[in-house]
Amino acid sequence: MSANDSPLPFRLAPSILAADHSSLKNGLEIVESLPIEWLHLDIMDGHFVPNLSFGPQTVADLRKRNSSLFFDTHLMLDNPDKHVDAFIDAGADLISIHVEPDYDVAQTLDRIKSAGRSCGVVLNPATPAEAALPFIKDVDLILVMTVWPGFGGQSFIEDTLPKLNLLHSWRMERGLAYRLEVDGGINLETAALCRDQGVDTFVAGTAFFKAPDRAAFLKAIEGAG
Ligand SMILES: O=C(CO)[C@@H](O)[C@H](O)COP(=O)(O)O
Repeated sequence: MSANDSPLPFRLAPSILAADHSSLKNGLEIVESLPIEWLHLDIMDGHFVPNLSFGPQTVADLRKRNSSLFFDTHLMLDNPDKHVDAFIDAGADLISIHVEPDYDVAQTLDRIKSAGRSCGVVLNPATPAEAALPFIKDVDLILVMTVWPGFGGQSFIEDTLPKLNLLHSWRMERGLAYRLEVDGGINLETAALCRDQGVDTFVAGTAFFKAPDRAAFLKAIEGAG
C-alpha cells in the first residue's frame, strides 16, 4: 500500500452519456451485466456547459427499471438549487453540484442530505482545491473534472493531478471519508496517474462504452496503478 492509497474501495462509474441514447435502457443493462456498483449520470443545461443532455424524467425512468446501481448524478447547471429536488424525486442516490455558479452551495448540500441522499461538490479544471474547503466536512464525494465539462471523448488535463493530491492529503490529515472522483478522459493510463494521487472513484464514458471487451477493461482499470 503506497502513502497515496485511498482509504476507500475502488469504484468505476460508467458515464451513460457515452451510451446509445436511443436506448439508455440498453446502456444500463450493459453496466448491470458486469460487477459494477455505480452509474454516472451527466445532467447538462446548455448554459453552465455548452451542451444539453437529459433531465430528471430520464433519471426517474432509469430508476424505475429496478436497477440496484448507485445513481451518481452530476448536475452541470447554472442553478442547481432550482433543480435539485427534481433529481431527489427522480431517485438519484448521490447528487454532485458545482461550486462555480453563484448560489448557496451549503444550503443545497443540506437539502440533498435532508432527503437522505449522498452529496458531493464538483470542481472545474481551473477551480482550485481550496474552493471545496468550506464543504469538505459535509460531503460524501469531491469530483474533480479532468476535462472541461460538456462533452465526452476529450483528453485528460494533467494539470489537475496536484489538485487531486491535495484533496487526498486533506482527507487523510483530517480523518475525513469523502470519495475522490475524477471525470473526463479517463482510460487505463490516466486512471493510473489519478490512482497515484489517491483517487478511488473513476468516471469513464468513452473508454468503457467503446471498449472492445468491457469486462477486461473493468479488470484492468481496477488494477491500474
Ligand atoms: O461530465 C462529463 C463531460 O462533461 C463526463 O462524464 C464525460 O461524459 C466523460 O466522458 P469521457 O471523457 O470518459 O468520454
